[in-house]
Amino acid sequence: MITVDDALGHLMALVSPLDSEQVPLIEAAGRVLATDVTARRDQPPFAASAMDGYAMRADEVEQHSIFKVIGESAAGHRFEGQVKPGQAVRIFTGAPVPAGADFVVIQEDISRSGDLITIASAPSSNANIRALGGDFKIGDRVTAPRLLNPSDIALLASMNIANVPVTRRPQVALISTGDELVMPGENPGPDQIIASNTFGLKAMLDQLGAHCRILPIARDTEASLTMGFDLAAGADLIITIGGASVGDHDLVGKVAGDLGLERSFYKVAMRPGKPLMGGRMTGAAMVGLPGNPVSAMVCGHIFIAPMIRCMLGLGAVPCSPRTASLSAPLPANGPRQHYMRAKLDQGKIRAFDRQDSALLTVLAEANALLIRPPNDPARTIGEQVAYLPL
Ligand SMILES: Nc1nc2c(c(=O)[nH]1)N[C@H]1C(S)=C(S)[C@@H](COP(=O)(O)OP(=O)(O)OC[C@H]3O[C@@H](n4cnc5c(N)ncnc54)[C@H](O)[C@@H]3O)O[C@H]1N2
Ligand code: MOO
Repeated sequence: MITVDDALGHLMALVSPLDSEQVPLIEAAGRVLATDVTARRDQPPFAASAMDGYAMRADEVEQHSIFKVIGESAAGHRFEGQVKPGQAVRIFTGAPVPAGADFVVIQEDISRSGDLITIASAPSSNANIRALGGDFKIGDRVTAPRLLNPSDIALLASMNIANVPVTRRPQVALISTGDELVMPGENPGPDQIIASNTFGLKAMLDQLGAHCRILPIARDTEASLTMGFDLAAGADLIITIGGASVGDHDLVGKVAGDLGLERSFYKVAMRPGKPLMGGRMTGAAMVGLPGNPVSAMVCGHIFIAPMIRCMLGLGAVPCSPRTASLSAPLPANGPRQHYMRAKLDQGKIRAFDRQDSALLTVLAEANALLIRPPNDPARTIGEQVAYLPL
């Protein structure tokens, strides 16, 4: 058995950043920017009023001064003339500030009678003008790599970037194995269960930016598994679920080997997740996950998520643990690194009593994986422990 760190090292060696593609801006949220993009315009493209009011010369702004209103500047419709001494232009938020003016007095501070206005209240010192290019200028960069969030999308739109270079989505093929499995919604026989972690993994990896295909469940025969691997052709990453252990029906290692798997490792000193395997297969990375639902999901967090981030160009970085103090004691750990399902509440953490790797109810209750190093001694309330948020 190898350590978690060594297994992660082997798995990261199987993947590298993928090539890029152009997508319409409207589809770019949640994708990873592949190359820097530069603004195609200044924003704002003119000095713009930040308020509704009257534009005038700053050196004339004084309480009780009177001005003649000579026109109007609205958003989308500038005033073409020049503001001269003693003159003002009615202006609205977002409108271009007319030539000659460099101050906007808000309308609440003005009294108006026909074409004449008086500054009735002492105006603030704020000129209420947004400078040309005050947000960004032509050529300003949004740098890659970057997971594009809604704010980034708004910024790219404002820069007039209609098509965005993003890293291609990693194509993942998910093969569930086992005679006992049926799909959600089907009628399970008395000895059957629902393929659950297949869907949990798809949700996890799609959320990270991958595109997962759920292939038909492979039965516990070499022919059925072989067909599963055939259907996975074209994937960047092939993931099998189950059939990884030592039982008579655990065929993944054998069939993958017959089909040319160059195995990097098998079995990791971790709990859950011990019978994990990884390697390279017909140009794709291959990971064989244990079938126990929590084992598969925990391995998804610890190993597959960093592989996806690496393929997306976000760097080959493992999940980074945080620390919290224990709100309940822990017994001594065994020889495998234990990822305990745990609850983090107001900075304090406690592991659930039941840690069987079949318990999806406990996993769904958990918001953290409390990490116990191999042979960690018993811990008492208040001690600092490492965890990964879920
Ligand atoms: N003699 C030993 N037995 C086992 C060992 C061992 O070292 N020696 N390791 C145990 C550990 S640890 C794990 S983890 C499991 C892993 O076994 P497999 O990867 O071969 O998984 P299966 O036997 O196919 O299934 C285990 C369990 O999970 C259910 N399963 C499988 N696929 C799915 C799915 N897609 N969705 C939901 N549930 C699934 C399956 O029905 C079984 O109940 O081996 C131990 N045994
Ligand atoms: O390692 Mo198994 O994944 O403990 O249940």
